[in-house]
Amino acid sequence: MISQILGKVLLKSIPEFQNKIFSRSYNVPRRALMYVPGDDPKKINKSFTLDVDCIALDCEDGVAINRKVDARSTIRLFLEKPKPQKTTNYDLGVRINALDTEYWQEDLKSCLTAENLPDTVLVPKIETPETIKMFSEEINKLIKQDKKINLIIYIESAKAFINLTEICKTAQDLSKQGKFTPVSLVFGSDDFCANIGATRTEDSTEILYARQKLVLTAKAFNLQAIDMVYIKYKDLESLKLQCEQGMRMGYTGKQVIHPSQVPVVQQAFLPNENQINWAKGLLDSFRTHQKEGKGAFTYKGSMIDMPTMKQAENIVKLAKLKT
Ligand SMILES: CC(C)(COP(=O)(O)OP(=O)(O)OC[C@H]1O[C@@H](n2cnc3c(N)ncnc32)[C@H](O)[C@@H]1OP(=O)(O)O)[C@@H](O)C(=O)NCCC(=O)NCCSC(=O)C[C@](C)(O)C(=O)O
Ligand SMILES: [Mg+2]
Repeated sequence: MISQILGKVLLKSIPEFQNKIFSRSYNVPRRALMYVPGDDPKKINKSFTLDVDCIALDCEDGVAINRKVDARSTIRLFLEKPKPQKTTNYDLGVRINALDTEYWQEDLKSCLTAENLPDTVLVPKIETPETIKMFSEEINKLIKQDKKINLIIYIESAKAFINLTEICKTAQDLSKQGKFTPVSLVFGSDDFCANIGATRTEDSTEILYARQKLVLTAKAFNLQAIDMVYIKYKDLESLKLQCEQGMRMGYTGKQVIHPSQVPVVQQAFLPNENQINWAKGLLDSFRTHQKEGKGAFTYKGSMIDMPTMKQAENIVKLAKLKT
């Protein structure tokens, strides 16, 4: 009897779980986050023709030092025009230069005072909570409209990993009253390797701890986790394997540098038919067993309880992006 009552209570709380797991940030898919050098109008125009979840017009490392001003002004010209419409919705962002450079304030001012705000600002090389405070103060001064933009935080150094929890907590706290909403953490693996002096290998074991720590922390703060760049952009087979590895670890998307990588990544970050059928079957079975007051049960030979149910919910939610 008691177990039946408990079962009903748990069943009622399923939507609550859904809300917790799929916060607003999860509703905007960021499977592929594609960099487009901000000083190259041809590539920017090309990006608007691609079916890509997320475009990052770059002022940072994809742009030569002597082209920083060109990148800023080219991006500004694009933001003066309405956001180009595509058949599917997409996120248009600007990656500014890091906050320890002479460029970042002008980058931010230039894109946030344009006729149309970008959806997202991507901030590289965040290392401390103080950097988030600096960003927050600046953005609150610049955005006059009653609007918030998304913030994507880059974690790319040993110091950043040591401070990761405090960085996320500060971003979350300051966003409550501020003009931004933190939505994702990005693993900047190339800068990270340079920072710690790691030598790259094909299976990336040398950065496994950091790669896992980023997912773990992102999920603790209900943020998306965006995996490392695969720089051998002509090798699509290895890219696919690295995507699948990242997805199994809990990453929700991956950074991309070339158009040919986009479909591979976006496909890889969707569940396949077998996974969807498994998840739907499990959720049906879960509901039936809850009504009967059984918290744990067997499905396709495995013990299922609430955590596995939540994983199945993740899969079904992602599958809805398949159109
Ligand atoms: C590798 C490159 C030079 C080869 O560029 P290409 O023009 O030689 O290549 P292609 O194969 O000839 O290009 C085919 C077509 O695609 C276009 N195209 C090609 N790439 C892009 C692009 N990104 N966006 C939009 N369009 C693109 C290109 O313009 C051409 O268009 P067309 O057929 O109409 O003539 C080029 O792909 C590129 O510039 N990619 C972006 C590089 C970049 O932004 N790097 C920095 C990001 S990674 C990073 O920062 C690290 C991180 C996170 O911080 C950390 O781990 O620490
Ligand atoms: Mg970087």
